[in-house]
Amino acid sequence: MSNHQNEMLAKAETLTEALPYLQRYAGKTFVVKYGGHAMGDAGLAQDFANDIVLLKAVGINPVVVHGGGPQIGAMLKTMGVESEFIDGLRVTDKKTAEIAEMVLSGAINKELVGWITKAGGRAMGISGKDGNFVTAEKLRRTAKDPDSNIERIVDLGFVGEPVEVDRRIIDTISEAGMIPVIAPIGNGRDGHTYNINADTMAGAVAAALGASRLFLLTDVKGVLDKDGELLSDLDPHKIEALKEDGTIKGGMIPKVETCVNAVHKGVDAAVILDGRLPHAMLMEMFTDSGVGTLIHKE
Ligand SMILES: Nc1ncnc2c1ncn2[C@@H]1O[C@H](COP(=O)(O)OP(=O)(O)O)[C@@H](O)[C@H]1O
Ligand SMILES: CC(=O)N[C@@H](CCC(=O)OP(=O)(O)O)C(=O)O
Repeated sequence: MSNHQNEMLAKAETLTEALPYLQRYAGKTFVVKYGGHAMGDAGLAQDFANDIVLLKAVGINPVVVHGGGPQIGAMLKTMGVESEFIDGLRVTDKKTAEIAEMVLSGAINKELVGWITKAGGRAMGISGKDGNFVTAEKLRRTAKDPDSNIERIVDLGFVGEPVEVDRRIIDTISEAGMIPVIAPIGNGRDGHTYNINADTMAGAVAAALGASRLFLLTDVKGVLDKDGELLSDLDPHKIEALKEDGTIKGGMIPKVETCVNAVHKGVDAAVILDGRLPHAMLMEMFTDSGVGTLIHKE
């Protein structure tokens, strides 16, 4: 048998094993956030798109929300615009918001739509602006001043938080047999464009849809402890302690906050997992212990 035939056979065996597990979720909604770091490898990105199309084919409603932080960073650098993060969120002035929208809604959104098309699916790429799908408000955030330890308001500029999600547009796309692919940009009531962290956007969409699963695909195995070991099971209480002692920091902060909010708002389970792992979502669904960090209520 040729290498290609062997590869096809291995794929068919994986799928045959996965099918009975997947079919149990027919009719359910899975919101999948695909992070900018996990997107680096074109082969893995195509595998990701193939898995999304497989979920749709077995009757699950996959809804994709994508990031693109590293890609926005690269574009800002080319254009000579400085960028800074506070607690995993990009401080966003007007120029940065314009560039973020161009990269997310333009380049990355359509690239993902292309991968899904190549995998045999039909995808509809939108941002929160389309059809007034997501209304955002300026995010109010406080952070501890490291010198005085006093909580202060931090101005992140045009960083938004979703305050209203109109699910009708997603339902319409899904019911038409298409896969919604969402860029994390929203319209403000004040008429401004808001840059929304992609994890936050995915959590808000999952809550509005009453999703059965929220998967956050990133570039680490999941939430790691101080020794770099995977924490496979966490609840809001344990997460607070890990944030407090500095184990969870940077880009992991919006992820865990999103998962905690989502499970409190009725999403059955939220999982942070490694998007670099081939078939990460499928592995999570058909192995008993899962492959990432599962976050559930206390
Ligand atoms: N306790 C932790 N466990 C795992 N990753 C962590 C932890 N604390 C901080 N991180 C950082 O969070 C990053 C993931 O967030 P981010 O870079 O925003 O990813 P993405 O682009 O997928 O959203 C990891 O690469 C890691 O550097
Ligand atoms: C406010 C904020 O931080 N917005 C993010 C949006 C993209 C994103 O979240 O991408 P990843 O998931 O790849 O990190 C940003 O500007 O980078």
